[in-house]
Parts: sequence; C-alpha cells; structure tokens
Amino acid sequence: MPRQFFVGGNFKMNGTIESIKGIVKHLNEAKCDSNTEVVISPPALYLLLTREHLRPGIEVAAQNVFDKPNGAFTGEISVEQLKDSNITWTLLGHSERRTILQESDDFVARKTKTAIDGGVGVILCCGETLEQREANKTTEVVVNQLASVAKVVKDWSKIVIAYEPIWAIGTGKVATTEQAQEVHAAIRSWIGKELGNEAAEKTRIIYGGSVSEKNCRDLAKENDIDGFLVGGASLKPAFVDIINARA
Ligand SMILES: O=C[C@H](O)COP(=O)(O)O
Repeated sequence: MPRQFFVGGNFKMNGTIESIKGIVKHLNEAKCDSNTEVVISPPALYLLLTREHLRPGIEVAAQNVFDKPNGAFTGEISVEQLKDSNITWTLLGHSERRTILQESDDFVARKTKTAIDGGVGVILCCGETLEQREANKTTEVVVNQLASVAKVVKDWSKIVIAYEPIWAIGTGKVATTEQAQEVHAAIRSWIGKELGNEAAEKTRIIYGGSVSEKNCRDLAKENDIDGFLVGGASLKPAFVDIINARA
C-alpha cells in the first residue's frame, strides 16, 4: 500500500490570535487533497484556539512536549495535557531546538518515547549542517540522531521522520530533488536494517527546508519523499498548494 502523503506546517514562534484565526479559516475553506494528512503546529499559546477553530480532519501538533508526567516543571507541557486538549501530534528534535536550546539526542529520544508511549504522534526532525554535508557526513549525522531514538522506541508506526538539512531551513536554499531523495533513501535503508522491512516500507519520511509552492511538486515526485515539513510558507495561503503537491 502506498504511504499516505503528510504535510506539516510549523509556524515556529510566529502568529497572533488574529493571524492564526485567518490561517485556520483559509484551511477550513480550502480544497485539500483528501489523500494528504495535514497537521499544523502553532506556538503553544495558540494550540487550543487552533484546535477549537480548525475543521476535523486536520490535526494539530505541539512544537514540543516534556518527557515527564504532570508535576513541578515550570514552563513545560505534558503529553497528558496535549491529549486533554485534543492535540494529537508533537514536533521533536527540530534543529532550532537542538542548536539554540542545546537539546541532546538523548533528550529528544526520551521525549519521543514519552509521546509515543502516551499515544501522541511524533514528527521527528533530523538533519545536518552545511559543514557536515561538505565533510560527507550527512548520512552518519542523520542516522545517529535517529539511532538515539531507536534505542528507546521500537514501534515507529506513529513517528513521521522529517529530514531537514539545516542549511536549507529558512534560507531559500532548497535541497535539490536528488540530494533530498538520496538522504531519504539512506534513512529508509537504515530503518530496514534497524527496525525491519515493514517499518521501512511504512514509515513516512518528509522533507523540510525552504519548501514552497514552486518547488514542492518536483520534490513530491521522488520515491522516498512522503511529504513536507513547511516553515515560512505554512503561514501563507500558498500552504494549500503544498498540501496539494501530489494532487
Ligand atoms: O520546520 C520547518 C523547517 O524548519 C523549514 O522551515 P522553512 O520552510 O521556513 O525553511
């Protein structure tokens, strides 16, 4: 069975009540390919507002979750609280959190395990810096990031892997279709060895990094690209064109 196309919109730390209501209204009224799973990820403050206004069928993701149950953890949000608010996904391991907030592979792995054990889906990000790419270390870096998660999570059926080369994020410098396909194929082959052929066939591997309405169709034609994680363009009406990249 072909893997269902998946498009995530990561708003990052952008938006206001008004602008997010506008994006939600646009999505509610848009004609979106019914074969594409769509998940949008507003800042934590707007998760409930988004869920309450968004039509059923489009899911909402938190941009983070903590690895502990409810308790004395100022500033954090638990898996239990996400579920209580009908937030069914979370985004973990984004390079902005790995770099700016110094989140380690182990911390990302622990948070992934907590989310998966609690029944919340995970968009798990991985990706290399330009320096690492130029040193031919892309596969090694990406596989190491994923391997930390595989040490503690065996069931990857609720994980979507987002390959996001750091040099392509927010830079307008999108990976070529060949560059993206090559890494996606390497990830799939690693999944096969680590988690078995069925997981390799079923796990969705999406691409992120300067995806736009202009480049999405070509990227979507590649065998191992199962969708996108969109940053900047998810705040614009053109996000719908990206959702419909395979339509
Ligand atoms: O999570 C999304 C990625 O960081 C991509 O962001 P971008 O589309 O603005 O390059």
